[in-house]
Amino acid sequence: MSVKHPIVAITGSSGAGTSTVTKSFDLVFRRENIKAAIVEGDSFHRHDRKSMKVAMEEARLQGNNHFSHFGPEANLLEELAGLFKGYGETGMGKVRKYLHNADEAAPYGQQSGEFTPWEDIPAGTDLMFYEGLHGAAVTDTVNVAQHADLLVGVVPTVNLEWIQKLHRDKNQRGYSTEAVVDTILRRMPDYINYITPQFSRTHVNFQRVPTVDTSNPFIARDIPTADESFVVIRFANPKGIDFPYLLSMIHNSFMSRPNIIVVPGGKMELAMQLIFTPMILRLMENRRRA
Ligand SMILES: Nc1ncnc2c1ncn2[C@@H]1O[C@H](COP(=O)(O)OP(=O)(O)OP(=O)(O)O)[C@@H](O)[C@H]1O
Ligand SMILES: O=C(CO)[C@H](O)[C@H](O)COP(=O)(O)O
Repeated sequence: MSVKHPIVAITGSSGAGTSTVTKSFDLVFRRENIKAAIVEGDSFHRHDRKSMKVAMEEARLQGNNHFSHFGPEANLLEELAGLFKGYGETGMGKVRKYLHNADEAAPYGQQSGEFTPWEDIPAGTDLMFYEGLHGAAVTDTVNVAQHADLLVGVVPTVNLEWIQKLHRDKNQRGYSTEAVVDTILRRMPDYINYITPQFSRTHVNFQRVPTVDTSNPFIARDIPTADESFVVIRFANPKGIDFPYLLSMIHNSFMSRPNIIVVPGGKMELAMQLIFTPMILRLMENRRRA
């Protein structure tokens, strides 16, 4: 936690929609003239794609078929916690990118599946913005979550998450359905042990719930659209949240619990703007006063 150099972390599984949610924050940052240091969670994988294959094979030979990108062994969680801590103290740190496909790799003259070199965060950023798998991670030895000032979980119902992952991995990353299903199966223990517990540490969770049949996600032809879904928004601490204002501004929204507002899927973007703009402005106001 840092008043002078605050950290916002968006956490979700692969395909949950964290990149999509990031666009909402971009809008807030642009409108409010806030300079954010962006951290892509996948850049804290321990291995590039080639060496991950080798590490998975080594694990398999030792009887572990569940070595995965969701677990602590395959990620630099200590370094991630170190970046959060260091940025909170100094506003500095080093970041890189994981290049998922040829389009992302081309501008760097690199291959898909490689990391770009580590680079300094530019001087003079107002906050750090993390988007990825482990923003609220806590293990026996590492605590990333403790350093974040605002933690947001993005968690569709699991069938929808798998549909989103299947579509994104097939259409943007060139994988087959079978390869994606294998990955989902391999990651399951790490998903339960390291991904889902994070959503009890987040300040706000966004859970997209479809209103169409997603009972067999592996044959779904399309991702349910925004209008074919609701979004359940849960606040860990509802004190200070102006629910009457949100209910009046977001048409057809309703409260399902004292700390939960449900909005039509098409209003998710509006809901994010209304909820996060005052929160980000408060972080900036505290920073100015520090
Ligand atoms: N609210 C939404 N409505 C409709 N489609 C969505 C929504 N959120 C995400 N999607 C779709 O789901 C897919 C996965 O979303 P996205 O790329 O944002 O996931 P991600 O969590 O960033 O994944 P990763 O961390 O693995 O990169 C994309 O095709 C995206 O268009
Ligand atoms: O999105 C992911 C995790 O968030 C990817 O699964 C991970 O980054 C590995 O990518 P690839 O299998 O394309 O090398």
